[in-house]
Amino acid sequence: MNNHFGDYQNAIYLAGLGGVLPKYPVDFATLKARAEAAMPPAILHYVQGGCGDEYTQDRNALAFHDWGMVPRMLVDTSQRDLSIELFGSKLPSPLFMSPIGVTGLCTQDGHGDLAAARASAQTGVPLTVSTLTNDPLEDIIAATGDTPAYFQLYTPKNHELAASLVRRAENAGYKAIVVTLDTWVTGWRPRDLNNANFPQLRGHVLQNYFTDPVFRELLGADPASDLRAAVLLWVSLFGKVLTWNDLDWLRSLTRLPIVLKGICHPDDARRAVDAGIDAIYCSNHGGRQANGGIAAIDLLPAVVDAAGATPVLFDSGVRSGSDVVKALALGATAVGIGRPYAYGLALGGAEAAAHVLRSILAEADLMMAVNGYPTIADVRSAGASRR
Ligand SMILES: Cc1cc2nc3c(=O)[nH]c(=O)nc-3n(C[C@H](O)[C@H](O)[C@H](O)COP(=O)(O)O)c2cc1C
Ligand SMILES: O=C(O)C(=O)c1ccccc1
Repeated sequence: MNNHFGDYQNAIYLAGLGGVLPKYPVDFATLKARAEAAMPPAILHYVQGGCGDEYTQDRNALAFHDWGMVPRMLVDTSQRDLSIELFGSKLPSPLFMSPIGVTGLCTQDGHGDLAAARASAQTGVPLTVSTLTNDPLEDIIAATGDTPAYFQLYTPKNHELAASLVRRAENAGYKAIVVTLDTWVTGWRPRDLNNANFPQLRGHVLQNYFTDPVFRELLGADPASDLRAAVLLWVSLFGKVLTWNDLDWLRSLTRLPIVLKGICHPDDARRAVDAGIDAIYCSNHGGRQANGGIAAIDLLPAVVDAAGATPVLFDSGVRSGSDVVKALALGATAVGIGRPYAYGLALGGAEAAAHVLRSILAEADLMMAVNGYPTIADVRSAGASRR
């Protein structure tokens, strides 16, 4: 089966012959620079920032340079297959969009979640919808077309509210529940602290709560009539501290596959697999929660090894198609794109976010073509080495 990801490159060169240059950059450095110039400072800093001096965040991306693959020649790579199976669906590529809780604010109209959903529909790259959105989760999945979507759960302290959010996601057609483990409290983020900037406290991205029957019952009022009370209730309910003892309860909430996001230690991966978890998601939240940690890509191989046959999703620091291929070579089943698509949304909504994803996919596909790996299985069996 061939794919058309690599055609994106030809299309760009051909358009250039007619004097038309790409509207948006194809590389992360230029994309980031353009986003810095375009985004309102508070949103830019929230998206771009991380914790402490942002060492872990920087390492996440830089550490990809420490890994490399050895090209193989005289292999027929004229046809390449980047498709994967995940949670019962066949996907055209191994990419997915990581959950980003301020996606809604990344476009000027405040409906960035819907724009991300349209980018997902256009590219076949599944969107992981955060609990923190500016549109209700039902409206967002309605814009994803035929592409599967996953719901990321920030588990509230109130069990009924947690159950309600999961039930709504299941009823709306989400294909997996991604439970984030590392963010029941916000990490130390100097950029946001220096500006006392936390969008949720201003009532942003709380629509899944404000439209929830359990939340509304707990509030006893329409959130629109008393935003301050609604935000304070959200603050009091936000982050349940999950432990291993909670996994049975989480399992009881849904028949959907459950993914644990934030697993970085092989022992945790093993224990999660033993507990019947459907997939592991190796991530350090893009260096937004704990600073001083090891780059996520350096932790991936041991997690993959411990997970055995259980799928391992990965994100944190993926900036290019070559990063995607390296993560696959180190055993990831699917690779999450985070900040790059948020910058795309800021520059040009769904169109630019889709361009960011297509650029990454084109580079990944061409990397497989020139390196002699026609399938993801070939990439994986070749592996990657530290330089
Ligand atoms: C602005 C922003 C908001 C985020 N919000 C969430 C969220 O709501 N839920 C979640 O599980 N992860 C969230 N993350 C973490 C991402 O899912 C992902 O792990 C991270 O972006 C990967 O790092 P990278 O973007 O540097 O590649 C957020 C990340 C960013 C940048
Ligand atoms: O900004 C984040 O990374 C994030 O996911 C989050 C969500 C809620 C509270 C604190 C952090």
